[in-house]
Amino acid sequence: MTIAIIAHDGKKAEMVQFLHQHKDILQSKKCNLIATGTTGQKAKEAGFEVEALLSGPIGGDAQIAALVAEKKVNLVIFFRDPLAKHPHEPDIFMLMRLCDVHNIPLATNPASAQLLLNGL
Ligand SMILES: O=C(CO)COP(=O)(O)O
Repeated sequence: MTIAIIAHDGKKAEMVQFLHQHKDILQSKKCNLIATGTTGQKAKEAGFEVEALLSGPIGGDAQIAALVAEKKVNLVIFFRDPLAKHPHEPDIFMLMRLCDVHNIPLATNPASAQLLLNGL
């Protein structure tokens, strides 16, 4: 089970907190984590094993979108910051669109991510 984790800057602390809160389920389901660059770095600093790709604004979302299209990702947890502007918005929409194209579960806030993890 490969889970992609992505968080905008205003949501990175929430992502780390979410990972801590769900450590047991992530371990018991043998989840591999992949992430955009800075999100992955923060998760690593918090003690999680994560494969960090490029940072979002320079192509990280696009890399994860490509993995979604290749069915190499089973679940995407993307804590978006709806109150901030993002120069790479086209990449963000591409990622979300490809989740829908390929029927890959996508959670964009902690409440929905929790429901998805509980359903694993
Ligand atoms: O920009 C992002 C998602 O759109 C996240 O990228 P970083 O994890 O590199 O900050």
